Amino acid sequence: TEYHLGLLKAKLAKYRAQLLEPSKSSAAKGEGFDVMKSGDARVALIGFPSVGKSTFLSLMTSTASEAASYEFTTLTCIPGVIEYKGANIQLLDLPGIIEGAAQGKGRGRQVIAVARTADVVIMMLDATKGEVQRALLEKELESVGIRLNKSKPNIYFKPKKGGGISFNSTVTLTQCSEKLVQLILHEYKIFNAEVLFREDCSPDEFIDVIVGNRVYMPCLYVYNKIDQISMEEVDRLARRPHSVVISCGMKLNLDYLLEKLWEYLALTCIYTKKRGQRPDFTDAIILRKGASVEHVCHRIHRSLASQFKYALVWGTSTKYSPQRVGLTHMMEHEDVIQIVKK
Ligand SMILES: Nc1nc2c(ncn2[C@@H]2O[C@H](COP(=O)(O)OP(=O)(O)OP(=O)(O)O)[C@@H](O)[C@H]2O)c(=O)[nH]1
Ligand SMILES: [K+]
Ligand SMILES: [Mg+2]
Repeated sequence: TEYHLGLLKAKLAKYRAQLLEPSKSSAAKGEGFDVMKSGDARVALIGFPSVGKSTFLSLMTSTASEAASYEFTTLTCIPGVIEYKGANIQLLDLPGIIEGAAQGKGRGRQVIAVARTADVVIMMLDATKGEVQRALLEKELESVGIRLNKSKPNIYFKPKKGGGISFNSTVTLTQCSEKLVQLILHEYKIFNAEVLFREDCSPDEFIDVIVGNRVYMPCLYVYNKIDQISMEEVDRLARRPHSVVISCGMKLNLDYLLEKLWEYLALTCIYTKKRGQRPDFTDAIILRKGASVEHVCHRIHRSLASQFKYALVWGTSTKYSPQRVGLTHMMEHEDVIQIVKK
């Protein structure tokens, strides 16, 4: 049965991809909401109609987005900016989405296209409504290849010109076997490839690796309108994983939500230092995870990278402090850098 299930899933994933094909071309025609990326990070507000997305945007940013008790008040993408710890976080208010969004119901497709471009998704939920909303939205995002709060499966996969399928694993596998992996690959008409499982992955995760173009995104489930539910219910929701409870109406727990959002964004703050001076801890350079010295240079000045000789770095990214590094050195959160020009 494991084999049948695995195969069935491979087939399903393939048909689903085909189903979604025409949507790609319509998106290419410019159907999406064109909002410029700006600031240090982007957060998309996804949720059913009237859960309080626009109320939230108006509260957290200096942008006003119309809020009302009727559904589909918001019809387009409205950007605002949250200033927090020296970072400018772009917050996007979006139209509500409903079941069938991925198939193009309402503005679902456009909303999901924007969600794919975000660094973090805030899934806003109405605390007075049941859990079913959350499951439905998760399904919609899953069906278009967005993976919430999951990391990329640790599988090495490389299609080859010949030589058949070579399969290896560095851990004991409880969900996949060589035979199942082969069956799934054949389903995708792949007969030559190198596969190395470095993690005990499921058939679904393996399919994700074959298909590619999946987006692995942190997601915060934000339960709004807690002013309308019992204490016991608030307590229960707040303890769910990746969840925060708030009330926009009564301005409850918004500070905590910001703290959590900051944690989920996992931005890298770099402090600069001039020779013979103390680091400037008041003005951080904020970068996404995985930034190099070169990224830091570009942030300071357009031409700095071309004049770069070496840099001295203090912090967790180096073995000793300070350490002399080149442009490709990867920076870590709260490192201090001094750049020496030619
Ligand atoms: N009781 C209560 N009502 C709230 C709260 N936050 C928002 N609302 C109300 O919920 C209704 C919908 O709010 P909106 O901000 O328009 O919701 P939305 O998610 O942007 O809705 P669409 O744009 O239609 O998708 C409004 O009547 C708000 O006043 C809250 O914390 N508590
Ligand atoms: K509304
Ligand atoms: Mg709205």
